[in-house]
Order: sequence, then structure tokens, then C-alpha cells
Amino acid sequence: MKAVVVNPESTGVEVVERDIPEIGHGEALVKVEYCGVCHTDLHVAHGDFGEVPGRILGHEGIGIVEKVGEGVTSLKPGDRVSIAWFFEGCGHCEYCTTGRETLCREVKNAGYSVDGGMSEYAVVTADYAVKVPEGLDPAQASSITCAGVTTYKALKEAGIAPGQWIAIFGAGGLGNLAIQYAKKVFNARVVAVDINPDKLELAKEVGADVTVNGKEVEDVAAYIQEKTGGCHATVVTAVSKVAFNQAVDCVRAGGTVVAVGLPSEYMDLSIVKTVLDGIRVVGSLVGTRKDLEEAFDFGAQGLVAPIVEKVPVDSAPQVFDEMEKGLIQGRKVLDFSL
Ligand SMILES: NC(=O)c1ccc[n+]([C@@H]2O[C@H](COP(=O)([O-])OP(=O)(O)OC[C@H]3O[C@@H](n4cnc5c(N)ncnc54)[C@H](O)[C@@H]3O)[C@@H](O)[C@H]2O)c1
Ligand SMILES: CCCCCCO
Ligand SMILES: [Zn+2]
Ligand SMILES: [Zn+2]
Repeated sequence: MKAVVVNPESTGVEVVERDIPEIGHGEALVKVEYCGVCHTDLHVAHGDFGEVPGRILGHEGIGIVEKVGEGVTSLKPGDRVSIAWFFEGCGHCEYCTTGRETLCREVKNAGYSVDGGMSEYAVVTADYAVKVPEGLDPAQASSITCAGVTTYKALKEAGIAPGQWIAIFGAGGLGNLAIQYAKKVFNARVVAVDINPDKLELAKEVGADVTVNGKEVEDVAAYIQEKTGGCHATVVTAVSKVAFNQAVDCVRAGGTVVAVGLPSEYMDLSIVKTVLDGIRVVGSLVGTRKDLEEAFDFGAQGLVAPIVEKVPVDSAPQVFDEMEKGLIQGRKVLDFSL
């Protein structure tokens, strides 16, 4: 079977032939239809979180269950399921038993600590593979499997209320969906910040009320403060510390900054400002199985519509290169039927 793997030098990806995997107790074999390319896949390929040469990438996988192993009761052949970053938790720790399973210290992550969905066939842990609802386009479900659930969860963490202002830093694969969930599910007013004019055009198309080009506006935070009176919250998906610093400076007193993007840098966070303005800075990691069910459902209702472009698997190295150069609008999704 074809598979997209981290190359031996951990400098990028290659498309290789692999044997179709065997399944064990509690597992299911999935024939993959689509797998989106997340910027995290690029981080993993570059060894940003530790090198995993030869790993099959992908955590925005969608496919059809082909067969199930011993002990599986939650899935059956023909079910459409997702292959997500949150691949499996221990099920019994303080995080798994309190609705925070993505923080499990024994967590398995698809396309990083275990093989992911960028292959013709993939293995899932049946009890952790979230089903895709009827009525949701599978290619769009692919983008929701990470970009959608992550931004939906971040908006929940932001505690945003209808009519309030939220700034989304980074209008890429995650950001364009953050804007859609913020507008259509949370009924918020949205400022979109990016440094790429094409992404800001897309941000407008998907509903942003205000767009800001971080390369053209001298003081992004002051501009946003003037336009909004200070945002009630921000979600930062940008891969740059500059955006995180701007996010802190653009919230009003009592505001929340939700950190999602993963630049390998540190924020310059003023302790005095954080205390005197009662600012919350919180990290948010993907979403639980329940969060993903909810994020899918908003897609199935047509409230959010991921912008996806289907591409052949063999184009994966080129897609990763385009991701690195910031050339992708929305999400490129590997289509295993092409
Ligand atoms: N926390 C999580 O659970 C989680 C989940 C998915 C992705 N991520 C991370 O989120 C980040 C974004 O992922 P993506 O797939 O959306 O990537 P992407 O490349 O599609 O989008 C990133 C966007 O950030 C913009 N950007 C870069 N510098 C900026 C700046 N200074 N100000 C404003 N915008 C700026 C880029 O122009 C681009 O539009 C990555 O680091 C990824 O690893 C985290
Ligand atoms: C450590 C990387 C976390 C990324 C979540 C899925 O993109
Ligand atoms: Zn991701
Ligand atoms: Zn656990």
C-alpha cells in the first residue's frame, strides 16, 4: 500500500510502499479515503517534536472500516471513521476520567507516536475512532478532524459569548475554520490577522468582520484595540511568537488568549500586565472524542464548510513544500481515489 512517511533524514516526506497492517484485539482496519495535511505534519516531518523517521504521517484521516478485531463492539465494517491526533488514551488517569483525555500522559497520537492516516490502510483503536455523521462530506470531515475540532475547542476555552469580539491570529488551515466556528456557532464578531493577503481575502469570504495584515499595520494590537475596544478573547493559530505577543496586547482587561499554534519559541509575557489586567493565557490541544463529535455535527448541519482541495497522494512532498511556503488556501487533502 502507498504511505506518506517521514524521510530518514527527518527533513521532509516521501511516498513509499508498505505492507497492509495487521489488526489486533480492540482494533479495526480502515480503508482510507482522505487525509488532510496539517501544519503539525510538517513540524513532525522536520523533527520539531522529536524525530520519528519512517513514521506514517497524518491525523486528519477519514475512511471506511474494512474489518474489526477481537473484542470490537463499537465499530462494524462499512462505518466511516476518523483517524485523529488523539488516537488513544489510557482511560483511567486523572485526565481521561475528567473530560481532559487529550492531556493523558500515556496518550497515543496518530502520525506521530503511532502510524497515522496518510496511507491506503490504517489501524485505529476502535473505542477511540470517532464516527463521521451522515450528511458530512468525507473530505470536509478530514479537515474538521484536526483543524476543525482544534479551533472549535479553542473557542470553547476562550469562553466567547454572542456579539463579543474575538481575534483569530493566523487565517490558514486552522484559522479559516476558527473564523467559521466563531461566526456560525458562537455568533461572535471576528477580527482575522495574518501576514499573507491571500489568507485575509479567504478570511473575509468565510465571514471575518475585520481583517488585519500584520505586515502592513505598524501596531496590530493598537489597531485592534481601536476597532473593537479590546477583544474579549483571541485564538492564536499563527506559527510565530510575534502573533502571540500581539494577541496578549489586543485583549481587553479580563480577556483570554488561547494558544494553539506551535512555533518553537517563547512568548514575551508581561507579568505586571497579566496581573493588573487579569489576562488568562491558556494552551489548547486538539479536542476530545466528544468535542470531535460536536465539531463534525456542526459540519453536517452545514454551519461550517471547510475549504478543501483534493490532491493525489503522490503530490504529498509538493504539498508539504507549499505548506512551508504559506501557499495553501484552506486545506489540501490527500485523496486516495486519485
Ligand atoms: N494546539 C493544537 O491542538 C494544534 C492543532 C493543529 C495545529 N496546530 C498548530 O497550529 C499551527 C497552524 O496550523 P495550520 O495547519 O493552520 O497552519 P497553516 O500554515 O495553514 O496556517 C498558519 C498561518 O499562520 C500565518 N502566520 C504566520 N506568521 C504570522 C503572524 N506573524 N501573524 C499572523 N499570522 C501569521 C500564516 O500566514 C498562515 O496563514 C501549526 O503550528 C500547527 O502545528 C496546533
Ligand atoms: C505537539 C503537537 C500537537 C499538534 C496537534 C495536532 O495538530
Ligand atoms: Zn493537526
Ligand atoms: Zn489517561
